Amino acid sequence: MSETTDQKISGVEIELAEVTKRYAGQKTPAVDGFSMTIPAGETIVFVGPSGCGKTTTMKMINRLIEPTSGQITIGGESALKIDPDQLRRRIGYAIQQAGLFPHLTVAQNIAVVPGLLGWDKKKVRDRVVEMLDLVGLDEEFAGRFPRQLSGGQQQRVGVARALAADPPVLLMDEPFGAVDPITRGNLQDELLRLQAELRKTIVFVTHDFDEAVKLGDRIAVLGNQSKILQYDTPEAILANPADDTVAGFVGAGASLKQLTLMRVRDVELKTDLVTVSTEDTPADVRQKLTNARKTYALVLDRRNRPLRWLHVRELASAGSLATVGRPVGDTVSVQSTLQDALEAILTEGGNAAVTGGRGEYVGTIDIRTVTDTIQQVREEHENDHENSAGGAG
Ligand SMILES: Nc1ncnc2c1ncn2[C@@H]1O[C@H](COP(=O)(O)OP(=O)(O)OP(=O)(O)O)[C@@H](O)[C@H]1O
Repeated sequence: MSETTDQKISGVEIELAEVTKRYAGQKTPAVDGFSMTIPAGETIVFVGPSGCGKTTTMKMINRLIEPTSGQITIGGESALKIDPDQLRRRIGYAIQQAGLFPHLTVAQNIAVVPGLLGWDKKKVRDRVVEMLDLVGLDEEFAGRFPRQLSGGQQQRVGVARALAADPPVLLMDEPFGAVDPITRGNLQDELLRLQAELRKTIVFVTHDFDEAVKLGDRIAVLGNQSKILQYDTPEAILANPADDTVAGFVGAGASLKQLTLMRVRDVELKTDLVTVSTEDTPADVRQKLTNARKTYALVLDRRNRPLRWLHVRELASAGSLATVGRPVGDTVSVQSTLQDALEAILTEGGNAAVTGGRGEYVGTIDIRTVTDTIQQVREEHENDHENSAGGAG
């Protein structure tokens, strides 16, 4: 998800108008009158059941599959009028299992499109090094063959290869489908990091709705023949699925998924907690608690970082505030997701301390804030369907 709008966008808009694909010998079209505008610099994820036409729709964008009818424009230019080979050099393409050429080294794989574009050797070499670095691989990988890499490393090389010629558009067909869940999570994080920097137009196909929520600026939930069931932001789809089919696809736990999209900095923190310093005396603290009519205080260190939770009862036997109370177990930062915050709230027993950029205490967050926030997002999206662009295709 792109979080800033002032970043330089290197992607271009893609427009599909009434695009249809009929495979020879098939009674019904695989893709039937598909229309969608994909904004420049956004990541759009196609999700939908197996065989619904996701891959066919995507491959028509770079003409690995020729549309039977309809129009496709990329950056204002008709894709159907450009020579397909030329077109594909301008569109990065990454697929499941990376699809690397087994007989070429990592460097040679990354250099394929720059080579076809006639870049000179030095520029290609520099680009290979730059791309390896971009996807988090050491230069030593350059001379290895794909079989000498792990699945996750191959997938990284696949992304590096797709980006090598700096195309404005990137198509990714289940690129992380074949790796274990932890590697998959890491690759997703890296793609988010890359995209925050590059702002390409990315079309990403997946079966996995959670992956779509994590990566997509918008998600297109597709049904049979690539019918667009809903095309909207992850927040809006989670809050208000267009129909039962989409709701089924969103699956259980929509509220919990919603929490992964929101950050602590987006909600109002509680600031009525009594905070004290290790230098205060037990008598000072008792006075503060009485004045505020509270039973709990948070002890902060000299740099205002949360140290311990202190109950008024514990003051009676306390000599100083240096050791008394229960250590703060889990804090959240303003950058944390609400899901992380909820975890901390549950660990801490109802209330978690929130810290700012330098670990300093800035407030607390409680369960009530989390549930109210979800409620509010739901209400905001309640009447969304009439307004959601492209929903009707
Ligand atoms: N070359 C082909 N010839 C005939 N039919 C095809 C061809 N390729 C795909 N199809 C059919 O078109 C439909 C859409 O296939 P497509 O691969 O686009 O779906 P998908 O949503 O990407 O599926 P999956 O998630 O399983 O990869 C399917 O019914 C498939 O059987």
